[in-house]
Amino acid sequence: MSATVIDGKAFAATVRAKVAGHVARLKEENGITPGLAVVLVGQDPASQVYVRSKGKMTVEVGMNSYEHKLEADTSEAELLALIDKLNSDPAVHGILVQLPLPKHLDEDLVINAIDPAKDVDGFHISNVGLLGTGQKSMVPCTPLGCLMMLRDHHGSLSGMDAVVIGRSNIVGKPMAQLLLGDSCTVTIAHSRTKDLPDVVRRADIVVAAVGRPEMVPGDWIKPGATVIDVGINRVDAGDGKTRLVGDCHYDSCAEVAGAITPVPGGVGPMTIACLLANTLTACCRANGLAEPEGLTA
Ligand SMILES: Nc1nc2c(c(=O)[nH]1)N[C@@H](CN(C=O)c1ccc(C(=O)N[C@@H](CCC(=O)O)C(=O)O)cc1)CN2
Repeated sequence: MSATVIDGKAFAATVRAKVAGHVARLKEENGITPGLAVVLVGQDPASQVYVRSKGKMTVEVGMNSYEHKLEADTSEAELLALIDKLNSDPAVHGILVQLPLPKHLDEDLVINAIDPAKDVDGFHISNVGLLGTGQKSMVPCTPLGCLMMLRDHHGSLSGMDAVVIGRSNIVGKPMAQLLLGDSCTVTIAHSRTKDLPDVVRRADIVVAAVGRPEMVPGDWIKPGATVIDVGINRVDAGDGKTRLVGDCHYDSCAEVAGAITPVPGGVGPMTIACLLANTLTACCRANGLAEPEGLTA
């Protein structure tokens, strides 16, 4: 195995430590404590774990955490009323609605009801438009985490060929925008892309975000390329247990790549670290204060 392992768990810890330092200064110098409200609808087990983790880490960096757990049969009107309340609460600088929502709720409608300035997920249509036009926005946490790791590993990304596999609104599209913003030549590949292996083989940077276990084998990877694996797929481990794998076949990709993120312990932990970074950024903007350096795109 030759690739350098990009340790997302360790990197996320450094991001959270930076956030905690800024939060301490905000409290000390300005008497302000950033606040993050997380809304969970229903009892999806994975979502419950993520929300618990978000609340714990929010408190650990010194912010106020407000958790709203609603029943699975909560109506759209009830959820929108809560968002309205959080939008006008000055103690709340960031609002996140955990996804996926139960089927009877319209995700787009709910997300677009969040005040864009408090949309720490960066999913609101205004933030999508701002990012797409290169303006200051809230940036989706997972792609922001990927960008931070890539910048840390490479310094400048300018002129590099990047292939993003997956075109979701949450990861694929914003990731492509961010790479373009850092002057990469970007291809977005997806299920209908012709000659996908050849397209991927051209890339200096491969970001895999398709949600298909181990879809990308090592012989698709250009020697020395950087592989960022966004996939988190639970598969049968054969002994009645399960294990997590990414969208890339780790062992074969690590043989040829120059650097690779593992699953678990790669992109995943950066998602929550960047959520905290975004909450800090939203708080600074709301109070007309300078934004923390190195924690935004
Ligand atoms: N409103 C949002 N909903 C969801 C988002 C999001 O960014 N905003 N992303 C995912 C879930 N997610 C955070 O919400 C998330 C997923 C994974 C991890 C993580 O650290 N994963 C670990 C492995 C965890 C495990 O053992 O299962 C890892 O990769 O090392 C953090 C956050 C969907 N919903």
